[in-house]
Amino acid sequence: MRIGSPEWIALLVEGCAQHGIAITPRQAANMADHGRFLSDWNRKFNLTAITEPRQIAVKHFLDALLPAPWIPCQGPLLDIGTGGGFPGIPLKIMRPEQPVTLLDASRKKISFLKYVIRALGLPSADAVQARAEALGNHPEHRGRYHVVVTRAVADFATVVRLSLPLLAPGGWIVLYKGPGENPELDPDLVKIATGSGSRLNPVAVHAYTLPFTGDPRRLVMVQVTQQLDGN
Ligand SMILES: C[S@@+](CC[C@H](N)C(=O)[O-])C[C@H]1O[C@@H](n2cnc3c(N)ncnc32)[C@H](O)[C@@H]1O
Repeated sequence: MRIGSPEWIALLVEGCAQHGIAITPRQAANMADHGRFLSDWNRKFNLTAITEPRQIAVKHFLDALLPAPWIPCQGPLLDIGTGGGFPGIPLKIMRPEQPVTLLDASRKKISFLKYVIRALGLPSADAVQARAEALGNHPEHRGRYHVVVTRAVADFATVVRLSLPLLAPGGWIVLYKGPGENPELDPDLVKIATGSGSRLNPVAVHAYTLPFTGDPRRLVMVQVTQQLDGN
């Protein structure tokens, strides 16, 4: 199977349809382009460990897309540690109206993502090379985002700590997580990590299953209820 072939597109469309999500032919073509660019660039730069076309469709694109109905679509969204653009690029393709910023510490990944944004003509999308720790002190980014998403970057408490300075009051922290027990989700640990339990609404967890593989996944969501000191 080739990325962008009719079979590959059918995986995306059917996988999404199983979860009640409709993708237009244009959106599917954009995802095929992103997938092809990822595969091409991966030959020179190490952008992702997932290289097989079917795995790219299921473990990158469908995994990014299926939880989308739970993720707020209003206000600026920041993808911390986006790597090859997951979940940020597929979310952006589905949500042309929502401003999306892709953040990664790696220069080569951000060069790749700038290329993808330009080639796909994605409106109100940006790729920024920085560490999240540094971005939290930047006046352009501090307190700006309504949603922070992140997948496979750090443990829950670390993501909360990195996200708080970047979020506006009422904003959301959204983590894509794999299966298994999760002691990191202990509210006491979050309290210790952030220095304040009162800023955060209780953790909500949505479970979903990847089509075709049956792999279990969870989306962990926390809402920030109180403005950060000094914002
Ligand atoms: C395992 S990859 C995950 C990439 C992508 N989110 C995915 O799920 O395919 C982790 C990425 O996070 C980036 N990263 C790790 N810590 C970071 C930080 N503090 N600030 C910005 N990027 C970070 C790394 O450069 C790497 O590209």
